[in-house]
Amino acid sequence: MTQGLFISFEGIDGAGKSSHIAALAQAFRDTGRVVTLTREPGGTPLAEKLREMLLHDGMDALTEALLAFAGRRDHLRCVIEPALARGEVVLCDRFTDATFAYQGAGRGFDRQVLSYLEQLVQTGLAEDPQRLRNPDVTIWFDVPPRVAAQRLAAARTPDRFEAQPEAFFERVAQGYADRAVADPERFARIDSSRDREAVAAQVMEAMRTRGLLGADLAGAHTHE
Ligand SMILES: Nc1ncnc2c1ncn2[C@@H]1O[C@H](COP(=O)(O)OP(=O)(O)OP(=O)(O)O)[C@@H](O)[C@H]1O
Ligand SMILES: Cc1cn([C@H]2C[C@H](O)[C@@H](COP(=O)(O)O)O2)c(=O)[nH]c1=O
Repeated sequence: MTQGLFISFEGIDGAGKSSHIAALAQAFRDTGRVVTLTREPGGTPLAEKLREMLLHDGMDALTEALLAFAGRRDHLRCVIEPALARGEVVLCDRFTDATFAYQGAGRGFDRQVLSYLEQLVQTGLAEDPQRLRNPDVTIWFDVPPRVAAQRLAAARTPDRFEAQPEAFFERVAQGYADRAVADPERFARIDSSRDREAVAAQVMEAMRTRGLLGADLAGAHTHE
C-alpha cells in the first residue's frame, strides 16, 4: 500500500502560502495520489470553532497555545491520522511550527511548555503510540514582514494576529527561522518575496528534489 505523506505549509501572515497549496494538491492528484487538504487552526468542526475563538477573542498566550493544541489533537485523531493510514497525501496549511513561531517567538511564551504539549498531543495516535506525529516536509514561505504587510493591506480586514505590529512578525519570522535551523531536513525554505511564478517553481522544485513528484512536474502548475 502507498505510504501516507504529511506536508505542512508555514510562514507569517501574508507570506503567500494559500496561493500555492491548491496547485500542489493538483500536482499530486495528477500522479494518482488521493489528497486531503486541511488547515490549522481548524480542520474539524470542533477545531473550526476553536479557530474562531483564537482569531477573534481576546486571551493570553497560554490560552492561545491550549486552544491551538486542543484543536490539533482533534484534527490529528479525526482527519490527519486516518488519511495517512489510508495512504493519502495530507496538505495542511499550518501545523505545530506555527504555535512555536506565534505563541513561542511572537508572544514570548515558554518553549518548554510548548514542547511538552507537542509531545502530549502528537503521540498516542499511530500504530506505534510512541511516535510523535509531525509533518514529513514543511514548506516554509519566507518573506520580510514589510512585504507581507503590504500584500495583506491590499487583501482583507485583519484578524487578531494580522493586526499585530511589524515587530511581532519580525519575532514570528525569527521563530520560523529557528525551527528551520533545528530541523533542516524537514524544512524546505521558499523565497516568497519573489513573484508568484517564481514561488510556485520553488515549491515544485522542493518536491522534486525530495523525490515526491516526478521531474516532469517540476515546471507544471505554476499558474493560479
Ligand atoms: N508572490 C506574490 N507576490 C505578490 N502578491 C502575492 C504573492 N503571493 C500572494 N500574494 C498576495 O498576497 C496576499 C496574501 O497571500 P495569501 O493569502 O496566499 O497568503 P497566506 O500566506 O496564505 O496568508 P495567511 O496565512 O495570512 O492566510 C493575497 O492578496 C495574495 O494574492
Ligand atoms: C496553527 C496556528 C496558527 N496561529 C495563527 C497564525 C495566523 O495568524 C492564524 C491563522 O490564520 P490563516 O489565515 O489560516 O493562516 O492563526 C497561531 O497563532 N497559532 C497556531 O498554532
